Amino acid sequence: MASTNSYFRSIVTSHVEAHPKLAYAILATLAISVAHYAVTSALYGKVAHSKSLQKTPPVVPHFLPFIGNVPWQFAWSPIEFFKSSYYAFLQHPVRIRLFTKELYIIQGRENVVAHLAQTSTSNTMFNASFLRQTCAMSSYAVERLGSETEETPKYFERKYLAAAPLYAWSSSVIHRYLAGRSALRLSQRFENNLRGRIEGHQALAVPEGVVLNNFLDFFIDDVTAALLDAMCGNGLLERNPAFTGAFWTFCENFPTFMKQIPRFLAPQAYNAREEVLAAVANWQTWASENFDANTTPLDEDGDDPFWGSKFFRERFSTFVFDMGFDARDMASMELGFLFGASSNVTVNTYWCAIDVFKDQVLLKDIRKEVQACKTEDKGDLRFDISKLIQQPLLQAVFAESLRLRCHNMFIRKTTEAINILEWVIPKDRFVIAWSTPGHMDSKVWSDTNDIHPVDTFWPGRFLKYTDKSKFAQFSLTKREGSWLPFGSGANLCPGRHFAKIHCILTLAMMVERFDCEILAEPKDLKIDLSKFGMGVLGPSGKVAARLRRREKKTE
Ligand code: HEM
Repeated sequence: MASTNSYFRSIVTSHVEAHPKLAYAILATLAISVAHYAVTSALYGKVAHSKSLQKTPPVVPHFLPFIGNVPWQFAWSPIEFFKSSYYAFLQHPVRIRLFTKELYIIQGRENVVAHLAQTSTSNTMFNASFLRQTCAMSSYAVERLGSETEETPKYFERKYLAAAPLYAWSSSVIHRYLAGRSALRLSQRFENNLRGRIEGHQALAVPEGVVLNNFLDFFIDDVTAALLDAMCGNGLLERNPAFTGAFWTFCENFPTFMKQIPRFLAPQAYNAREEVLAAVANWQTWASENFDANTTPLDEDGDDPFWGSKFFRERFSTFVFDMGFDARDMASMELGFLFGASSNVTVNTYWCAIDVFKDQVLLKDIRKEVQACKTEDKGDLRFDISKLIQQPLLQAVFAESLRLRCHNMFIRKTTEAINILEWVIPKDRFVIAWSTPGHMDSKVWSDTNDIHPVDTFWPGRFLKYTDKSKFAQFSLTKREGSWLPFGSGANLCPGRHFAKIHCILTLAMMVERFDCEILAEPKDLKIDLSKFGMGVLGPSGKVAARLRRREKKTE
């Protein structure tokens, strides 16, 4: 050891002698870094331990004054970062400096819930970059949407959220579409379409079934198609038969667009986007040319066959005819909506099907729950949906898959100084919260023996046995702020109820009709981290599966 030390000492001494300026510069940088770290640590400790009820989140200590906190581990292993980093697991907000930027990171479940409940923080910045970068909306249209001087239709009273008038109006129209009777009709259309697609599936036609090289294809070609038809009527897919494939390429490339990867590095992604934008514009132009308010028959809810629903018809009419938006920009806006309505929900349903079919015990229990909800002819694929979506194990599978694979980043800008419990955040600051620390908190989700570690799929986390019933009940009690796949508070996802129906209904139909062999080892079922922070993470590769008609055994 002594000889190693003297060896290094001799190397350092020889370098100092050979390059004295460089050596002193390095030593000075080291000294400054250590001093800077000591000062930022002292300041951090002072604020973090202060008993004040009005304090600003402390800056996380860092070595380099102009560079700030560079979370290296986050870049290659974000989930591990959140599970193991000391600062990521703190239960109070902190500030991080990254070059010239300062970000407020909200941590601790109560703080996160209080933050997401804020109505004076704005997510316009995210909406604008999503529409411009991902959906290729023109800058002019994006600016109009974000402008404070635009006028909304007369009947609309501005929502309480800190959003520009047109965003607020658009959001309220979406909420109306996804609630009450309109949502019920959407679910019924989806159910009918999916039933038709499953009953007509080629896997049922031959005894040996079919092998799908990529199980996800079933969810893209059939489940997503059933959903798109339910929302847009048959016009979109009938007029553009290759739509679903290109649409999925577009959805999977969400990070490509948000990170502004240049076109020459991702030509397929940009081509797919052009294709789907043209298809949406084509469908909408055709629908507006063929719909006639005087002669087109409407159903009892005001929906028509060209537009699929009143929702798309009225949005087009207001934005394009009344406000003068370009039809191409409208296609961008609706492509954004279709993405939000399909991407997360489809991937989560895919994972749930894998989890259920590869575990024979779970499959048997799920089939029992599904069987108990059959209506009419027992051979038919019809269910009592309200009973189905209340089944404990089905709900637990849905919730557990989202806990494990849905990683959201909630980014907002303060429009005035706000208080998050005892923490004060000034005006015009960027504030970020993540779902991941809550989703991966073993104190909340694991038992004392850690038999089911938080990074494994185990629906039992959501099941509770009570004195009142001998059967397990689904429960989210005491998990507020630790289960945030749909966000919380002011901007809570308006599609969450439909998402649950989508997943549980698809699972029910699949387990009733199919036997499915997942042709992959557990180690091959990896998630793709490139979309981390942007919703439900997809698979990192293709997973093959054999799908065939269910063989009913006497159980
Ligand atoms: C598993 C499926 C889903 C997940 C994980 C999910 C997640 C989310 C999240 C995290 C947000 C933003 C919340 C915030 O910023 O605080 C959101 C917003 C939104 N979601 Fe979902 N969502 C899902 C399914 C759906 C479905 C099925 C639809 C439509 C049918 C939908 C439509 C929307 C819309 C329109 C917004 C924006 C609302 C607004 O700006 O007012 N989502 N979703």
